[in-house]
Amino acid sequence: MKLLKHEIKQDFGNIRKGDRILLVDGVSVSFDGFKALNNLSFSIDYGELRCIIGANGAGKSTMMDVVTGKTKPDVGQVIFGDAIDLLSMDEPSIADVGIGRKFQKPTVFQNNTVFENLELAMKDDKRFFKTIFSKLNSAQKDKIEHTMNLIGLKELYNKEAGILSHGQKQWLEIGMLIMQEPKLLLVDEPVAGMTPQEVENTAQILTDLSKENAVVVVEHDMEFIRSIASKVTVLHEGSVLAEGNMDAIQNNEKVRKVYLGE
Ligand SMILES: Nc1ncnc2c1ncn2[C@@H]1O[C@H](COP(=O)(O)OP(=O)(O)OP(=O)(O)O)[C@@H](O)[C@H]1O
Repeated sequence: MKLLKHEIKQDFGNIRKGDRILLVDGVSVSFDGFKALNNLSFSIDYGELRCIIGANGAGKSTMMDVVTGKTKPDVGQVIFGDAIDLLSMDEPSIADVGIGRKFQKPTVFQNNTVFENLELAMKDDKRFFKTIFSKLNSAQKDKIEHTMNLIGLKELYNKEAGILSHGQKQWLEIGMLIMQEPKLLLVDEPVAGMTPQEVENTAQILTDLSKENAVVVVEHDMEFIRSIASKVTVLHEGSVLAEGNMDAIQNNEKVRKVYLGE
């Protein structure tokens, strides 16, 4: 049964930190007989910042493709919130119920200001061709302001996105996702190409963001993952190899065997 939009909204009305927001259960994906995901199961809680790591080809991108509706698995289930069956929905509907994905390469509007980029990204905002700025109500302005604070770009609100640094563009794009009011954000390699200071700021932004959402970060940068200090899931050959905090992961025998050949 397809849920109506308002029913889906109600579903999240009472969600609290620690409630499960995503369940991936027994998911397998094959490409020409090769299993990119192999009976993959894990769950994410609301208010959590989860890091997903794994060697090249471990299945990280395929997992995100499944959650966002780009790839349909052979078997398994993917449930959002209590009961939203993501496998029965297409990509736009999945984005609409509250799952945002940030790809590696930032795609901000270069000739628009930071503020305008956030405004253009606002959920249900169809005013692209109307005068920007003049007709925002105070709730909308507050929302943009809140987002600019979160991503640390408030002082640059009237600067064109084209002049921002690589890191600032990444943050702006995260801000544009936030304007869509997601409940779950999937972020692909957010710190690739960033300066150490930008990496530090990104850890803070994602940590703050996870307090109001759930955030899943796929990343190779171990220093960054350590600095986030949250739960880590290690994927290997399409399944979960280990899960725990960074210390537990680094001392895990199976992980050491796979990564260090011990
Ligand atoms: N469309 C496809 N057709 C065939 N094989 C695919 C396809 N997409 C992914 N694969 C294979 O599935 C496996 C998992 O790929 P995936 O991109 O999910 O890994 P990953 O963990 O994201 O790797 P990376 O860190 O390199 O991005 C790889 O062996 C890949 O070659």
